[in-house]
Parts: sequence; C-alpha cells; structure tokens
Amino acid sequence: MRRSAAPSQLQGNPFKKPKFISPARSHPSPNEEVAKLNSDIKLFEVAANKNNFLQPQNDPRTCNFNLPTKECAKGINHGDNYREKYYLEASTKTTLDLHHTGTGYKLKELEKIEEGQTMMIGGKEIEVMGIISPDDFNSGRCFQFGGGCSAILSSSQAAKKCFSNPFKSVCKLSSKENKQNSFQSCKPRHDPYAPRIHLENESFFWLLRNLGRSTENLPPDSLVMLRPDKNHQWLFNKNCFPVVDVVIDPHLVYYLRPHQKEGITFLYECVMGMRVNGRCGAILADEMGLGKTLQCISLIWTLQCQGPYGGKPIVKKTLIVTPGSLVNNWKKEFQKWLGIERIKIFTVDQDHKVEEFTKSPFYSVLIISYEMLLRSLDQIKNVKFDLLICDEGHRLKNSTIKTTTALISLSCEKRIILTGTPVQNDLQEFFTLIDFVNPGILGSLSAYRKIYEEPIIISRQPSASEEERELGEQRAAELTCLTGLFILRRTQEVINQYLPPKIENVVFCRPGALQIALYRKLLNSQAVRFCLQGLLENTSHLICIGALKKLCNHPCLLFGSIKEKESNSTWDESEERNLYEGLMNVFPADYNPIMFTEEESGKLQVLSKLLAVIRELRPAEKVVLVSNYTRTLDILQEVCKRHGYAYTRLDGQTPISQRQQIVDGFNSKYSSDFIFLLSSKAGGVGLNLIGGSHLILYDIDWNPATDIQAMSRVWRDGQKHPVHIYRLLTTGTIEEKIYQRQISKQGLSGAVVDLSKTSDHIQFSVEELKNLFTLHESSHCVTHDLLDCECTGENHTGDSLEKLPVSRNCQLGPHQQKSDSLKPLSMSQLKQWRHFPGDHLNLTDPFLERIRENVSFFFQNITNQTTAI
Ligand SMILES: Nc1ncnc2c1ncn2[C@@H]1O[C@H](COP(=O)(O)OP(=O)(O)OP(=O)(O)O)[C@@H](O)[C@H]1O
Ligand SMILES: [Mg+2]
Repeated sequence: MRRSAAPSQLQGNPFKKPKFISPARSHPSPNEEVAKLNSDIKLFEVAANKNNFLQPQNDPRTCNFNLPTKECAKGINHGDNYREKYYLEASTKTTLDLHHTGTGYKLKELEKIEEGQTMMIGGKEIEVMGIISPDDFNSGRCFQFGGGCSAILSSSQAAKKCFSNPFKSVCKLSSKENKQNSFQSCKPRHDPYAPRIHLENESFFWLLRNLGRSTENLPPDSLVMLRPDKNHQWLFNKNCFPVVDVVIDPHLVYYLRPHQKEGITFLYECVMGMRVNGRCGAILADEMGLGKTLQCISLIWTLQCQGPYGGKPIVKKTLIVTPGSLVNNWKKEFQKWLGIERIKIFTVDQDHKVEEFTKSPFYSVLIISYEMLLRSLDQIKNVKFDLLICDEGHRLKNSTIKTTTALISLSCEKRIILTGTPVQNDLQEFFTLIDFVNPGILGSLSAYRKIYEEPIIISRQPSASEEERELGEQRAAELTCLTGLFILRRTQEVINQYLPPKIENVVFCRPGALQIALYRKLLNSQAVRFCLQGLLENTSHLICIGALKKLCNHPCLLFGSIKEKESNSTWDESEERNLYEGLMNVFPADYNPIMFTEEESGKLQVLSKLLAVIRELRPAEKVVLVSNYTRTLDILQEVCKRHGYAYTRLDGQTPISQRQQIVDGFNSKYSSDFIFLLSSKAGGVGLNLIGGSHLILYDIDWNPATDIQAMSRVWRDGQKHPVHIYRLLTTGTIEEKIYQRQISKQGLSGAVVDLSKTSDHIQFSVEELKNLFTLHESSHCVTHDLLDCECTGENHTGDSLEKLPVSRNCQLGPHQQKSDSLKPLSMSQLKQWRHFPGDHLNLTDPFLERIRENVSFFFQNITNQTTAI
C-alpha cells in the first residue's frame, strides 16, 4: 500500500498537497457514461471518513473493504458496505462506470490523473495513490494487505533458522534496565548447541528403553526456533525484554521425525505471527498418521515454558477441541510424550465439567469434544485461552453451523486447525477455514468471491476465454501463495520409511445365487424403471441405490428393511412399495433373517474364509473390520460369535467415555480380541488401531475420503507387522460402479474428497443411472474391463509382475507427480497394480489363495516391500 501521499499525512506538509480536481468541473456527455480507462491501472484510495487514512498496515479492517472495481463502484453508488477505505483500480480490463458513480468526470480528465491527485466520486474524496502493475492486478495481490505483500514475510525468509548464540543476542538486544535484573531469564531453557541429548538422568529414559531405542550415539539435534525480527520485536516486545532463543525440548526432539521438526517450526512461526504479520493462525493438513498430535504437543509444551522475549512463556492455557472419540487419545498422547507431570491435562466428560478446570490453577490444557464445547460454551468463554487447536477441523468449513460460530466467538487469536482431510475443491469452504484461523486475511467474503472465487471458477469453465483463464490461474496461484504461508500439508510418503510393508487388495467377490435373483428383481422394479425414465427425484434414486447396496452386503438386510417398512402405517403410499413389490417372493418361504447364512452373500463368504486364514496363518495378529452401516456390523458381529472369534466394537452408539478404553484394549498385546468392528462414520477419523494389522473394508462409500480415512487406521507409526488391507466389492454390481466413480476422473474432479460429502450431494444423469442400475453377470471384473488393459485378465501376474518395481512411487509410473495418498487412486494407477482372476494358477499370496474360490478378480499393490510378506 502506498501511504506516502495520503492526505492526512500530507496535511502537515503543505508543499506536497495534491492537486484537487473539482467534480464541478466535469460535464459528462452521454458517450462518456461508461468510460474505459486506457491508461495504466490506477489505484485510488477512497476516504469515506476523511480522518481515516492512517490505519495501521495490518489493520484487519483495511483488508475487509478491499474491493475490486465494479464492486467499489457499486459500493460508491449505493453507499452500502462502505465505511472506511477502498482501493479502486481501473484498467483496460476493467470498466469503471462513472455515470453510475455520479461523478461525471470526462475520460480525458481521468486519463491525465496523476499520483497524489484527489477527486470526488459519489460524494467521497478519492486520492490517486499510485499505479498498480498489471501483474499485481492479475494476481489479485493489490487487494491484499492494503495493496502490497509487504506485510507478509516470504516463506523462505520465514523458514530461515536462527542458530546464533543466545547469550550474545540477549546482551545486544536487551535494554539497560533488563540487562541487570533478568540475566537469568535471558538464557534459553535448553541449550541451542546441545551436542547430544543427555538422557541418563531424565525421566524420558524409560520411554526410550520402552521403545527399544539405544541411548548411544544420539545425533546432535537441537531444534531452535526462528528469532523474531525487528518488526516483530517492535510489535510484541513493548517491554524491551532481551531476545532469547526458543529451543524445543531435546527429549521431544529425539523422537521427532524430520517432517515433524519442520511442522513444529512452521506452527511456531505461524502462531507467533512471524509468517504473516499480525496473524497467528495455521492449518496443519498433514495426511493421516503423520503425527499432528505430537507436533501440537511439542508446540504447546514449548510455548508454555518459553518465549523469545526474556524467555517469558507465550501460552498459559490451551484449548483443544476434538471429536469425542479422540478426547482421551489426546490425553494419552500427552502422557506418552511428556509423562504425567509436565503438563496437567483436563478432559471434559459427563463427570468432569469445565468449571473444575476453571477453578483449578493446576491445569493448563483443556481437551473437549465439539459436542461438549457447545454445551459448555459460556463457561469456556470465561477462560482466557491463549492457544486454540481444532482437531479434525475440516468440520469448521461451514461458517453457519453452530460449532463454527461458537469457536469463532472465542477471543483466542492463536488458532490451529488440524486436518488430514482438508477441503480441496470448494473455494467457499476453503475461505471459511482460512477466515477461521486468520480472520480477515482474505478480506470480506464478498471481496473474496470477486477477487478469487469468481475468476477462478470462470477460468475453469470450458467456455472461458484465454484472458479469463489466465486471470483465474494467476488468482489461484496468488491464493495458494498467500494461504501457503500458513497451511502445511505433507503426504504419507514422508513416513513410509518408518512403516512396515502395506499390501492393498481389491477383492471382487462373486455374488451368491440369492443375491443375483434379488438384484435382478430390484432392477426390474417399477421404481428403478421410473428412475431410468427420469421420472423420479434424486431421493428415489438414492432409495434404489440404498437397497442395492444393502443387498450386496447381505440379502437378510434387505429382508429386514422390507419387513420393517411393511409394518409401517405409511407403507401403502411409500415410494419403496414400487421398489420392493414382489421381492419377498424371491426369498425362500421360510426365510429367517436371524438365521442368515454366509453362502447367501458373496462378500460374507470371502470374509469368513479370510478371517479363518488369518487366524490360522497369523494367530498373533488382529483384524479391523469396517463397515459404514450399524446393521451390517450386527451381521459381522454375529459371524464373529458363530466362529468363536473374540471381538470388540466401536460405533456411533458407543459412549464417548468408553471409546479410548476400547481402542487401548484392542491395541494391547495382552488383549485376546481378534476383531475390532468399526463403524467408519463413528470412528473413521483420528483413531490409532495399530493393534490390528489386517483391515477389511466390508462395504464402499461414495466418498473415497471416508474409505481412505478408515484404511489409515492401521498403517501408522507404531505398527509392527506388515499391513494387509482388503477392500471387498461384489462383482458386477453397484459396488463396482461406486468404486469406479471413486477412481475415475469424475470422482477426482467431483470434489468428493471431503468427509462430509455424502451421496445426498450426488446428482446422477440418466446415463449414469443406467450404468448404476445394470448388473454385469458375465464379467469377472467390470472395473478391469474398463481399464483398457492389454492383458486378458489371465496373465497379468507372472512376467509383468516381475517387471513391476516394488515401491509405490515406481508403481505409479515414472511421470507421477508427488502423490497425495489422500486422493483416491486413478484408473491408470490401478492398471499398474498386479491383477489376476480368482482362478489364476499361481497365486503366491497365501491369504488370497484361500479365498479365491469365491473371488472373480484381484488387484494388489505392495508398498514398502522389503522381504517376502
Ligand atoms: N515421531 C514419532 N515416533 C513414534 N511414533 C509416533 C511419532 N509421531 C507420531 N507417532 C505415533 O503415530 C501415531 C499417529 O499419530 P497421530 O494420531 O498424531 O496422527 P495424525 O496425524 O493425527 O493422524 P489422523 O489424521 O489420522 O488423526 C500415534 O500413535 C503417535 O503416537
Ligand atoms: Mg489426529
């Protein structure tokens, strides 16, 4: 922003007073009503309130009212949204409708306007402050931070580490008064030059030994935070305390992975306002399992004990808001990394209310679920929290939901969102998350829409002109650059080296005879026929799809749901009648859903055999069995009972207070549980289920993120065994179609990589519905048929397998960009997985060998393969 010529500044300097162009001088002609300015892009400052020019550069209000030209013109005309200061730019690209502004300046007059001149538009005095370069306009940069990026440190600058001698710096920077009385506090808490970590006398020693790590030959490893620059000191060190190095506790550093050290440095710089002047928010969007919790714990522990100014701690109280099932997980992680003495943690539940935390001087960290937060908001507002962490924070992407408004209402400035599933495609939701952590950084919502959302969306439409495409791309790049200063995302690749191999399998299970008969009947129903004729609403499609999905899981689920509907008084008028008509006749007359058999469902047969072979070949290993449906979990539970498998279960009904206990029980090596029944909706996010090394996804969700989240529960830090993942799909049915949608282009661009997106959001064309409502009875694998694969499905193991490199990167092909494992697999990636029909002769995998009888096709991919699995 150019402030040098602001009138209020110039008032004291009469010699530089700019020329005032009187609006009275202008006589508009009809031809000049819409004036296109051919000059360079001009920047105007509009002073609605004449004494308001000298806002500080980082005043959030400055940002809030930065509007592009048309918006400004409207604002001027109608006088709405118009309080303090705007930047106007006019360019060859932009039309400033002067008639509507009520000014009536002549075009020629406007062309001659120079820097420093003032004029009247719409009763407001406007001063030309400078010329915006086309680059700044195109990128949208001129609308940020009052017209320039000076308020933002470049990331490379921000990332620079300071390893200077803390004592030297202290002496140089400290004021006379402080020099004497605070030498002690001038020392960093930990030695920034520590050559190695001395664990012998420390309580962390036990942890080290527990983890089986040697204390010998520890690397020199001090992690020192960036020192604040002059500007930061000027803003935040009003008392002129000496500057002290902030050093991460070496005991934590010992355990930190390189990406975690980088993450902590990043979080520190963000919350300290070192990356974006005056903004203290961050989004840590690392993929699942990268240890976001440990990074935050390290940050809290550091800020609670240290600070760059005289060593004074930055944070007294921290609020952590997390899904209910993770409240105790957080507590456990604190204890795991810091023991129980260093930080006093308070977790809120039915028996432990916020008041207890408020009254006690001991606790410094409050951990609460999103649900509890809403109930205790008043009490929470009474506490002064210095740091707010929102775990699985993608849920805050909707600004109108109660949780978001509640959290926004908290006055805490230092805000961190943690998410493994960031909003990727919805620009509005993206705005909400950004605006939550760094309020006002993108201006008002309407300004954001004009500056970023609209040009970006327009540029992505096929009809976009070259100019629109360019503008959209530049704005998108600028948005990424700006938000990239406080968003960090690393992919799972960074921890692959610490993890055991992962063997992923997509298993296409042949449907049972009863399933096929029922499937055919459903597809012939009046309801499905109407759907295909485009006669019914989206809800009807979803009902039909729901019925087919149930059938794929097990026919008894469909039976149960029809019986339930029939007993309902509204059955006669219900839409489902058209769908279920005559279906009961397909079931055997004496069909009893409670006595269901495994043979009735292809997937259940495979599951049953899979469990048996795991039990037999890996008696010490455990299985996580995931479904999206509670009713399906009931069936799976029944299977466990029938086979005498010890199991435990976590679904939406499980009381929050018991969830961590269940997880811990399963993860314990002393537990006798063989199976963990997990509802992906209730427990998909955040849980560590490393006690299990086999994970079976019994059904598929429209949203790949739900499945990917669930699959990430076992292949995590701490996992000792090779991990086997099995995704079961019923061959030729709707499950294959959903899978194809997940991995096809449509799935990728359809913005479904977002946990909250359910099938309700999905609209289907008649063509798509036709495809969904087709049963491919003769294909081994419709998905393979679609791959354009040269193999016949008979021989894609032997030779080609030999040639396939084993690491995931290579398997994804040489041109693969840095992969984001959150993204669902693409069709072309799948093609490079090993694949073979169920009756293939040389199945080397003993688990697949045992289930092949009911399987028509397999895909398999191995990550991190070192030895034979
Ligand atoms: N440096 C480390 N050394 C050993 N174990 C680690 C390390 N960092 C994290 N872990 C462990 O890895 C597991 C996963 O960490 P965490 O739950 O923090 O992942 P996350 O990034 O929050 O994933 P999600 O997005 O799924 O919640 C935890 O059990 C944690 O204790
Ligand atoms: Mg987590």
